[in-house]
Amino acid sequence: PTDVLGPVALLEPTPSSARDFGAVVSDAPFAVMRPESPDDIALLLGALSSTAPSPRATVAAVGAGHSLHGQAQARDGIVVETRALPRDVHVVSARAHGGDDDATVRAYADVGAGALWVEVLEECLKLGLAPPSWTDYLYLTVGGTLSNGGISGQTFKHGPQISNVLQLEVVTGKGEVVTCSPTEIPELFFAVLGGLGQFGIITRARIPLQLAPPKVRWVRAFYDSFETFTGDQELLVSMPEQVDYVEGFMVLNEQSLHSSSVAFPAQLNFSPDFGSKGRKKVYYCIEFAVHDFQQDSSRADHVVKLVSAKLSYLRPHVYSVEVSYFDFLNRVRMEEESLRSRGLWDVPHPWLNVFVPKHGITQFKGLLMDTVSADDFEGPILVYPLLTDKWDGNTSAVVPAAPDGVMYIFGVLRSTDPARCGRACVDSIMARHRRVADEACRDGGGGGRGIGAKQYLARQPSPARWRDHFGAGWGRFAARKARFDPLHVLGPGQGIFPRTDSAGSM
Ligand SMILES: Cc1cc2nc3c(=O)[nH]c(=O)nc-3n(C[C@H](O)[C@H](O)[C@H](O)COP(=O)(O)OP(=O)(O)OC[C@H]3O[C@@H](n4cnc5c(N)ncnc54)[C@H](O)[C@@H]3O)c2cc1C
Repeated sequence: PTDVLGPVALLEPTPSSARDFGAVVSDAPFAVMRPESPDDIALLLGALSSTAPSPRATVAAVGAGHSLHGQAQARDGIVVETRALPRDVHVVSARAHGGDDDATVRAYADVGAGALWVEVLEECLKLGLAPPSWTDYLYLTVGGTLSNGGISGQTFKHGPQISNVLQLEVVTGKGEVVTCSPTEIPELFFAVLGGLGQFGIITRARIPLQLAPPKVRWVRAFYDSFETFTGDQELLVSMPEQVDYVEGFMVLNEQSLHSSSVAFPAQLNFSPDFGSKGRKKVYYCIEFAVHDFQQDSSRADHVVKLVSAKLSYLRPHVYSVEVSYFDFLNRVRMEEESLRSRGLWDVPHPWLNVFVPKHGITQFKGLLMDTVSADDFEGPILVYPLLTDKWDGNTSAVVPAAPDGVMYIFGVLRSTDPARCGRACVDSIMARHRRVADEACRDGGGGGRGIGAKQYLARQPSPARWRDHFGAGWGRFAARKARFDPLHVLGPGQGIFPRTDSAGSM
């Protein structure tokens, strides 16, 4: 390959080049690039997109490799490891420079796209600052989550991570290094956010920062009614002045109660009756958190008491702990360590993530529970509300139409133990997920019974299905592709646009 691509330095692939967290797809590239700068990537993409006869290779950026269905892989193509780019985090804060109290609006961090969010957090905390919007797990790259959305319990308040970006540096599919923002080449800026790696490789991002609380009051409350659980979640997201984080999950069995408690340092006196075969009972847990700036020692406590009093949980089952902000944001790391110790981290993960408009959540839960056996389910099923007006419609991310502005994320985050669930078992779980997603994503308009949900983080099975996924947004997505990556060099692992020889032909 180096002969054809001249000075572009390519390396032999390693087994990890064809692996991701999902561990269900394994497409080997023919070469790997570890770029030292955006210019290296520009050289590669420029060569592959030149009008002169160019090799038909495709290119996928890979960050932390935590995709689920081979989205960061490039069969017989080239994988660009963004972790090799400079990963410095440069914090600019008016407060740090001039004692201005208004640091919340003035501070930002310029970060390399291959940096992990945990690295960004560590640097920003040195100045008492932090990005407002997170993912649950921090060992993901900035470029990787910005190519999808980036959601967690702060999303109801601050929007997804893609709503919290001031500027990007991107190498387009044509090999141009471009700085873009909402006002500077906005078409590229918005295309790339939630853009599934289709338009360019993000090399740097400017992320706004806010004051970081030293501590967080973290609360869990239990329910046995889905309607009461979701009703209370919606109450919580209607109180952004008091509440800083809202999530929730289903409690299917003893194991899920235990594993979800690994990072939550409270003694739970909750021993629910999960029922017997045929009469299974499911419980639910709300998580919410209040930032504690520790200026007034009782404020956070007071807010937690006030808010909890409005909730209809199974009394007395509310538990509250105080942890450092870092430990709170990094809580999934403890779950990772626990799963690793049980040999359940590097295993296949047939996950299903779906955004469901509020009117369809009961129907969706029914569809889901038909495919889940509460006895042996391993992993969390997250359920929490998000507000669609916090998502910028200019980005490439796809969310459902939700007439009342509320949608839920259902995240079925399953680990399969190879000793009990081999390849055929994993395939059958994925087939069941496909059926649930197909049913849920059927158009909800025109009086039909469809819910009109949208999948998150999924690889659709064909280009035609991608068109269905984008719906009315497909024309814009395809036009952006034609502008920024006309030969379809980028992002082959998503399976949206087959590689072309010349612009316009497919
Ligand atoms: C344990 C775990 C927990 C998770 N928790 C959350 C969560 O709470 N919230 C949430 O929203 N998501 C969550 N995710 C999903 C996660 O956000 C995505 O899988 C994300 O893509 C992972 O980032 P990554 O760095 O591993 O990206 P990769 O898997 O390496 O890449 C993802 C996609 O983005 C493209 N890409 C990567 N880097 C760049 C770049 N610099 N420029 C352009 N394209 C790029 C790739 O080609 C690929 O298509 C979780 C995943 C795991 C495994």
